[in-house]
This record gives sequence, structure tokens and C-alpha cells, in this order.
Amino acid sequence: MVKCITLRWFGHLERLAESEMTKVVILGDGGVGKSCLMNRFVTDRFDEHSFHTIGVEFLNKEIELGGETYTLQIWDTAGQERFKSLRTPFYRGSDMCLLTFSIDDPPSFKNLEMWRKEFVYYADVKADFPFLVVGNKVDLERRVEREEAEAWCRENGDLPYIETSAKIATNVEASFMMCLKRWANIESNQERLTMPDTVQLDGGGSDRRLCSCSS
Ligand SMILES: Nc1nc2c(ncn2[C@@H]2O[C@H](COP(=O)(O)OP(=O)(O)OP(=O)(O)O)[C@@H](O)[C@H]2O)c(=O)[nH]1
Repeated sequence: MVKCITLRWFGHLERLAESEMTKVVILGDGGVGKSCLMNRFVTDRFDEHSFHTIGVEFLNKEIELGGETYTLQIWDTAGQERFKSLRTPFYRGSDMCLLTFSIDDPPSFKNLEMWRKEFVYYADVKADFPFLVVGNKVDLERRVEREEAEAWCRENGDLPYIETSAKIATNVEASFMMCLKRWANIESNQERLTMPDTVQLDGGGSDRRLCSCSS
């Protein structure tokens, strides 16, 4: 979790506003459409001739869920092997990870396992990390069956799966929303687990009663 503290001076009133940023990393082979997914989600644009990413790039976007506003900080990484040393230092501190392949490119699907391992190792997280598997380019002819992708997700910890097209804007917002919901569920479960059943008040109960009587 990256915490963003904003200090504002308003007349004589000093206000401390604290907003939380949720870090999302998009991984997958070069050319599967990671940059296009990020750009479609953040700017609602599509670039037919998107260049290969070198290292990493990130964009922020605010998103509403359950009456709360979250800021997603989306990290688009370079999928080409030669940029491995430039992307892996940015995995740490991630809250979510999109494992992306292209449904017209079977090798990119086969490589999901490699991407998951790389992320778990460099982000130093457990294998039950909230991954979301994204099959992009559904506007093209399919060469990876949906059932095959779903089976892989089931066998790898029941990971959620969604199919998208950055080109025709299919499910792009839904995939980031799905990711955020998954993360928010995990967070609220963790909070419940760490919340004590009883609250210890300072001082004894009788002293507090005495105090309120005298006032
Ligand atoms: N038809 C179609 N093409 C897409 C889609 N998404 C991306 N592309 C195209 O695929 C190519 C690669 O897209 P990028 O977003 O640059 O791929 P990337 O995964 O970021 O690639 P690296 O930066 O090398 O890791 C570009 O020519 C895009 O226009 C999609 O949903 N449908």
C-alpha cells in the first residue's frame, strides 16, 4: 500500500487529508496489449501502433467502489525479456497484479506461469496473492479457448478470469473493477481478523462513572 499524505492550509485551519493509493501491476508477454489496456482504462484511447514499453510506466485513475473513492496507480511493465532487470524492481509494494495474455497468441498464454513466478519472487509475496488473469484482444480470431484459460485459472488457485479488448473497449473497466473488488475483499477480511473482540478502556469502569457524575 502506497500512502499519499496531502497537507492543506485553509484559513487558520490545517487539515490533514490522507488518501490511499492502490498499486496495480500489469504483466504479460510483449505485445499482448498491456499499455493499451492501461491507456484505454485511464484515457479511453486506443493506439493502433503502440510502441514497446521500456522498463515501466504508470498512470493514476480514481475509481468508485461501495461509496468510496480509490486511486489506482497502474504500472505498465515491459514484456520483452531484455527489459527484465528494468521492470522487476517495481513489483514490490503491489496490491494487485493482472496476468495478461492475448487470446490470439498461445505462447503468451503458456507464459502466464512464468509471469506469476517472476512476480511472486520479485514482489516477495505469497502465491495466494490477488492475481487476475486477463485474456486480451477478443476482437481477434481466437487461438486460446476460453475453457482452456478457465481451467488454468482453476488449477492455479481459482484465479478470476476475464476477457477484454483494449481496441473495442470490451471489459476493460470491468477488469480493473474486478481486481479492486478482489483486493477490497481481502483487505476487509484481514481487518476483521485483526480487529480485537473486546476493547480495553483506560482506567476502571467505576472511575469513569465517578468522573461523569462529578461533571
Ligand atoms: N486487435 C487488438 N489489438 C490490440 C489490442 N490491444 C493492443 N493491441 C495492439 O497490440 C499491439 C501491442 O500493444 P501494447 O499495448 O503495446 O502491448 P504491450 O503488452 O504493452 O507490449 P510491451 O510494451 O512490449 O510489453 C499494438 O499494435 C496494439 O495496437 C486489442 O485489444 N485488440
